Amino acid sequence: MIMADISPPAPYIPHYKPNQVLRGSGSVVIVTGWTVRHTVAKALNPQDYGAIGQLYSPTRGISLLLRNLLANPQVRDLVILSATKEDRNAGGCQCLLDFFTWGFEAGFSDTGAACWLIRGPGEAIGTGDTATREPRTPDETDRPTIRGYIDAEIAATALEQLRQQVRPHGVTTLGEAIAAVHACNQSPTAAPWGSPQFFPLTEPTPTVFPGPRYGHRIEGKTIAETWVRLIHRIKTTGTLRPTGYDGQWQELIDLVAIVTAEPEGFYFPEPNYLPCDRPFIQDYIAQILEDAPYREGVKYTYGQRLRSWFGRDQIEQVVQKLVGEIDAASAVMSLWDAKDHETGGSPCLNHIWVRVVAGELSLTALFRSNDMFSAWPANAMGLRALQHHIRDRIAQESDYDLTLGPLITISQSAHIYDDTWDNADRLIADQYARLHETPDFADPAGNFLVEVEGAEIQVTHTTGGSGEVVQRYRGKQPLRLLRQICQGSPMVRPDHAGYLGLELQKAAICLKTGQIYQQDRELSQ
Ligand SMILES: O=c1ccn([C@H]2C[C@H](O)[C@@H](COP(=O)(O)O)O2)c(=O)[nH]1
Repeated sequence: MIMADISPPAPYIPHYKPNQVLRGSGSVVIVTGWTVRHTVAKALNPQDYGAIGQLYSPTRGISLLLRNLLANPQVRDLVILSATKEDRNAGGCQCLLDFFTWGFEAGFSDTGAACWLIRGPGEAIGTGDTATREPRTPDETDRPTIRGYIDAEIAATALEQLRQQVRPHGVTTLGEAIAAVHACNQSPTAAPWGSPQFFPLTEPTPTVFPGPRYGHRIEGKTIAETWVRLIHRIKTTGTLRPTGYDGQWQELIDLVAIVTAEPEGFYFPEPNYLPCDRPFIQDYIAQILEDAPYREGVKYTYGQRLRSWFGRDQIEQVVQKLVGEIDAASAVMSLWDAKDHETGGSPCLNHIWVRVVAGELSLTALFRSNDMFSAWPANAMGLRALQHHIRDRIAQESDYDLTLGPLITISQSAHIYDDTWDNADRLIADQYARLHETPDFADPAGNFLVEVEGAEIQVTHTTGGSGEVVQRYRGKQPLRLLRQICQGSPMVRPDHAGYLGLELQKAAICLKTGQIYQQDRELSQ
């Protein structure tokens, strides 16, 4: 005869995030998603459950929950309540169910750390040691996989045991959750399915922030200022990759740098934190502007490529092109020779465009590969000298007295080599915060005038200079208005968008309380 074990279950001990869990004396664990855990607790007696906790998202909490379940093998039933719109948006509870249904596989987190990825219905099933329990249903296969992450330190065999030993009960209403808990408690208490298991918990400190890999835009007044911003962007968000030279670099792809106001004669900071000085730049400019005879085995110079390599002086061609047709969109110089693939050591600077708009001459240069720490400042100064030269030559050859517009570089592989990472970090520590000491209120995306008009908030979008009205937004809900503004002007600066959020919230409070709203004024207490 089989005797039901009538001794009470071992108490549930939440080793991880204990303050986030309501504890009872039973053995069923309830995951309430976005439903407040106390609401569920109120509908039960403490002996009905071992623990009740919330799960907001599939990213952090699942791993901690699985660790707690492995440390509490007396738990056999997991009631998972996904009752709200927030649960459906965030997908945490669905992802937890997916862990039991579809399993997991080795993968990587956003920052490249090894981890277990929870499988979803959209992926291959039945392979390896994480074969799924149930066949896919046709409507499930249409659902995109919710990405869930489990710490790599947790052994796959332990996760597999959990999948086999713990029964998930997915429910969508509070009533169903209560009924499921009572049904679980009808079965006699079973013995723990194993011994408590613990795995090391390392809190990773990723050095790379999330951010797009392709197509960043950085703007600064001088080459020095732009360089500090470039180094900060690559160092914080660049992808770590092996280089072709036995090391690593941090890289962004298609990094656009716009220097708006480099002075004639160049700005060198005092003390000079750039990796080049005036004498070096004097020599370097000659390598860009002047021809050099071709010698077997000697590396190309940019001047040689521009002045003679293709049997013509491309700089002079561009000058003549613009003198004849100032609006030309074909003032192009090319440094890349199709033969370069065969020889190696090919030029990093490949292409230069010059463009005249509204009496302003801009120059855009494209690099296939750019060492942003050691080489970019000199590259930029050399190109600025070329831009000056072309402007001056056009002035000599015609009546056009053009102003010097921005210098733009586009670096396809914009990288910082590992041997300069320490210097890059020091540069950021010393110089980056300084750039932000005096706030710059001039957002090229324009100004936004916030007012309370009748029973609504009105936001008027104007141009930055003469203040022409370009758009109006009206409404009562600050978040909705902010979203409309960001949708309409996605280039609005992040600090400006944050400021607008604060102002809109203040305006909304004034609408409710009857206080008078005035932009940039504190609310009276
Ligand atoms: O004007 C130059 C010349 C070279 N480099 C850098 C880019 C690469 O880090 C390296 C050239 O390596 P290869 O791509 O040629 O292997 O030098 C520049 O940044 N600017």
